[in-house]
Amino acid sequence: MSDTAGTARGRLADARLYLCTDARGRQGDLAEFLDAVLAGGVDIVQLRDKGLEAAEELALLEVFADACARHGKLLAVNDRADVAHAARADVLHLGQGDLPVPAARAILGDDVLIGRSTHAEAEAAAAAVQDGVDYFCTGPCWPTPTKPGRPAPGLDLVRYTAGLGTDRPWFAIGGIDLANLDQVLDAGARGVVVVRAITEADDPGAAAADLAKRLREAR
Ligand SMILES: Cc1ncc(COP(=O)(O)OP(=O)(O)O)c(N)n1
Ligand SMILES: Cc1ncsc1CCOP(=O)(O)O
Ligand SMILES: [Mg+2]
Repeated sequence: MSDTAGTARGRLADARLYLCTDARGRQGDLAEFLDAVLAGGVDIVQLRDKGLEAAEELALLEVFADACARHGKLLAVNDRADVAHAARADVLHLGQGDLPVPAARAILGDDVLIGRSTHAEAEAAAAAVQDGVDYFCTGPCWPTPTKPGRPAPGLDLVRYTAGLGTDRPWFAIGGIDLANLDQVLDAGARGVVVVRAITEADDPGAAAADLAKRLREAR
């Protein structure tokens, strides 16, 4: 057994399905949604709701943290190291324009996992070796209304990243759903980040289960 088995880093190494979701406003019960998708097979869930005030985000993160604890899954915070610290999150995700990784590490210490967005070959190659980075994401694979204005490097960047042969966990992101998942896997990804494929599904729990099953079969 590896010395990270059962730890947050061990669970990250095993993670295949990463969900970013907003707070779902009035679309039903948030805890019920989280229970369904985590039971379905989501390994990491991030609250990504850019309009929230910090206090509101922290309050919502209590609902996320309770759900993650019930299911033994990882809780991720987007953008803000202070909020990740206050929420006792497992993971902080940083984009290229967010807080630099060393600054986030100075706030969070070594135990919180830090992820990084990459959109180009040089960024992916750097994230694969940069100190303090635990995982990174590459994309968008396809243009997506969830990240308007972000050009899509497409599956070429997934193929490039797979070719790096890094041991560091990485995920493909952007426009991924069950219908195109095989293309992403064929390009070399083993893990994916999704938003709409789960949040906009009629049955989010079933959508998570279908994606998770396909990802586990592809191992
Ligand atoms: C897991 C994960 N991957 C990528 C992103 C995008 O981060 P970023 O580029 O900083 O864009 P915003 O999400 O902050 O708009 C993410 N949040 N999570
Ligand atoms: C946050 C983010 N960063 C790159 S693509 C993306 C959004 C992905 O959303 P969807 O899965 O709905 O296309
Ligand atoms: Mg960001």
